[in-house]
Amino acid sequence: MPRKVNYGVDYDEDDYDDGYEDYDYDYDVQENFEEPETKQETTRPGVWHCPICTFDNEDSMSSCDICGVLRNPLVNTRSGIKNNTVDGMSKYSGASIMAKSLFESWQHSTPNKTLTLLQLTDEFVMVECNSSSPFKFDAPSPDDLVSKGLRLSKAVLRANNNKLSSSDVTSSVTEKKTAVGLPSNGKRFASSSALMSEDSYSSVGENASSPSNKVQQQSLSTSLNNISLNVKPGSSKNVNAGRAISNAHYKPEKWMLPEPVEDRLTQLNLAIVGHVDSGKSTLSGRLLQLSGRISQKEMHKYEKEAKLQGKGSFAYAWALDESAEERERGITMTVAVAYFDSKRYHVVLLDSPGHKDFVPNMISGAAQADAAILVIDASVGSFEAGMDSTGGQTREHAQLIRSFGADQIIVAINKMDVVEYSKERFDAIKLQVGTFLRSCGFKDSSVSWVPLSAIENQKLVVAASDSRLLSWYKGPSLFGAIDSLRPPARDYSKPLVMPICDVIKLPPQGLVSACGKLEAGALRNGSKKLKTSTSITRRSHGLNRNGCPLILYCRKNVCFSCESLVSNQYTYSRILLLGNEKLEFHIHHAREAARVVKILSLLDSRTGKVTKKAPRCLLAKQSAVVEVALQEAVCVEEFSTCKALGRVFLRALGRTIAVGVVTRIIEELRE
Ligand SMILES: Nc1nc2c(ncn2[C@@H]2O[C@H](COP(=O)(O)OP(=O)(O)OP(=O)(O)O)[C@@H](O)[C@H]2O)c(=O)[nH]1
Repeated sequence: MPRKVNYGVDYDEDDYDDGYEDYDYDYDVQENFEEPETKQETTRPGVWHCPICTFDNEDSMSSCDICGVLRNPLVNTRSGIKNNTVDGMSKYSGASIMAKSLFESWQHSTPNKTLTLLQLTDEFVMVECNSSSPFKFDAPSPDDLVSKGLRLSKAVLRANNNKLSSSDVTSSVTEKKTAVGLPSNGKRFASSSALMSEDSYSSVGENASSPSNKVQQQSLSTSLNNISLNVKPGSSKNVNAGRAISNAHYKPEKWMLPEPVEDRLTQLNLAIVGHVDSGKSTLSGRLLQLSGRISQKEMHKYEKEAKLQGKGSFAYAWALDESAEERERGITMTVAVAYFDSKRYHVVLLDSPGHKDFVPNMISGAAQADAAILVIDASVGSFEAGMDSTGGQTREHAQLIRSFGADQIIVAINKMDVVEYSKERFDAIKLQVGTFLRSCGFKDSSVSWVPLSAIENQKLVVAASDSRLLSWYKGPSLFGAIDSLRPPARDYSKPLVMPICDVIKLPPQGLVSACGKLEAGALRNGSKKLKTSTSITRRSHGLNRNGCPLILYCRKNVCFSCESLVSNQYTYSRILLLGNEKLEFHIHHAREAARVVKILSLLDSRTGKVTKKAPRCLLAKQSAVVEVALQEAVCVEEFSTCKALGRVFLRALGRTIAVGVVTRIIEELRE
């Protein structure tokens, strides 16, 4: 049965043999940027002079009439935040509930002092007040303040660098609401964790010679802008090398290396994404039914219950949408997880919410995906709404999925029954979506197209029975397309990395259960001292199936129990807050309030070369290297070191405004 949680599968080891290629990343970090010229706001009686566009504004104006730059909000950062009413933004701007809760606490908390450098690839306006306005810088330029902070924190870091060891890092466990469903008997917290093996952690600090220097340059060609940049991992070694995961010194133990087993199915995490009401849950329910995971009896029950509530058409969706609220509203709100077997795969189905309010939840599912089914509603008007550049989740979901590293996608053009199984409609949708997917970085060869109807069971498992579809579509069914996906790669040679998406407290036993996807390494019963961004777990328990102990390998979804979650290790804390735009920073399952504090350089979208240093603003579809400061610590790695912990998104006002990768962690100060 499907579960409203992001964990649960405990398949045995599988043989992943494919060189699942990720982004091609080729990035050259630009060092030693010239500090931008300081521009100060000047005032005359009755007017203030905009430092950015030089327009003379009336004294009563709080922002520049021409370029929109805010007047002096950063003179006192804390009060600036207050004056700009974080609450107000949340209330009136359409920011997500999560953003509201993040920002509500902001004004009371001490700013952190770590700066993070991101190379962002952006389909949307980078930071915007409306869809056409450029990034609004504060006046006077925040660059000065950032530089001051950077210099200051660099000095502090240099002073501390020698005397602090990584084990000095401490912080308290943070309780946080997570996006995915809460089991009735459990309590969840600390969704922003990543779990790493002790081996990997204890190597932190021993590699001052920066093994990352030896790491080959990696390539990443982003889906969003075909940008290609040269990366020199560890270029920030003065602040970073001591913290990087030492893969060079890591040697996996024998049990960590699985023996290939021929007849085992490979696990495939498959996210079902797409615009609201496109039929994702219905399709998922159908797949479960057709693969025998839902019995006739159960299906009959769903049909009866749905009919009783006047929602007969949602019967299949009810197999996934289990909560009363979801059923009442007829929408998915959290990621539902279900399993079925195809010929080649143990499929872990991640049915994502399509409503724009629940994109953060969708991101949690997308972070675990190896591949995705993008469900598109073929009916007139609905398809167009999904492709709308301002609020279409077809676009946003496709982009997010690609940015999380899934490079294979099946486009299921659903509800073909509504358009009379029209070939013309299918072709028109394929043309438009195909162009968009290409711009996201999906290769044509990694995209497959299936016209289908979930309701009428056309082209899901077997050949279509409706002659209107049969007459022109001879391609594979949805099951066939799933089996054509390349198996995901796994990497046992690296230390254990597992971003934790869910933690459930089991107070009577004094245990907690941690759930997530193993991104690298392996885990078994009794693995000791696993450390996370917010905790140490003492010893893992409960890895078994039917009473048999299990070893779990990377790319598995896993849930295990451990004795305790106590004080913190492995965190980047203290961040300097400067910018004034409030953003949500998403990384694996973590979300954190953030600000862009500096735009370091604009990049040519095709070549990745720096076209301008320290630009004043970013417009839609531009690519740039920016510095981002976070409100609270999250677990993060440079993309070149650990892809799973190095992919990030920025969201604001309920929209994804930028996607990118962490190229450098500028500063890490310890409390
Ligand atoms: N005609 C027709 N209707 C369909 C088809 N698939 C789904 N629907 C209907 O579309 C509506 C929405 O279906 P859901 O499965 O809840 O859509 P969803 O994408 O999961 O919705 P969210 O998760 O809230 O975004 C329901 O009324 C379904 O019966 C189809 O193939 N044909």
